[in-house]
Amino acid sequence: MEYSMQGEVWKAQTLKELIEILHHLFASDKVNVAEVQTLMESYESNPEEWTKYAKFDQFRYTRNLIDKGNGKFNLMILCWGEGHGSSIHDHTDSHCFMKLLQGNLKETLFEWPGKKGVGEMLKKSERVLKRNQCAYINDSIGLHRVENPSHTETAVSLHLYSPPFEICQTFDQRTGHKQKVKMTFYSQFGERTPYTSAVSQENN
Ligand SMILES: N[C@@H](CS(=O)O)C(=O)O
Ligand SMILES: [Fe+2]
Repeated sequence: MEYSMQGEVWKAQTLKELIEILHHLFASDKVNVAEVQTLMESYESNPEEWTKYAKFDQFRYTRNLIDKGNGKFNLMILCWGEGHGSSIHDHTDSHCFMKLLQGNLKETLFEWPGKKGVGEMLKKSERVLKRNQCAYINDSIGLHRVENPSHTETAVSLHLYSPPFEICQTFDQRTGHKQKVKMTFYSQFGERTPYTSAVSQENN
């Protein structure tokens, strides 16, 4: 291994190294959330390493796959234009790590709606994530909406989902009604997904 631990924690010097260490950590069946989060925070964003994956769309945020994690996780770069945001959504029983590579993102947490799912959804908290910070969420923590609050700057984030999933539920803030949505990739490994298969349905 070219990479190594510093004291008790992993430090990733490059995106390539980050991906190698992630493969190593996810090869075991148990995910240590704090360890992955610390590792992802340890990578200091270097645009030269990820620009080739960062493809923006004029109207909504894009999902750009960069690694399939040997079937254990999906690693992707999300590109948020000015004011772009997601709907309120869940994460399909997966772990979700979200690290800022550029700009800021506002994350708003919501409670799951009651069984009937009627009425305005309950907002739990909100925070603004800055470059190099890494947030974590799963369905037991709640639901979230993610937005680029800036009207002058774009934002780029690195997301890891384990196990990988392609369908999630989105929620109407006013009514709590939910809907299943299939998520797609705008690009994979730096190549734009062909238009024929890209019925774009990112959850925004
Ligand atoms: N979970 C969302 C992005 S975010 O709003 O956390 C997605 O994978 O598209
Ligand atoms: Fe999310």
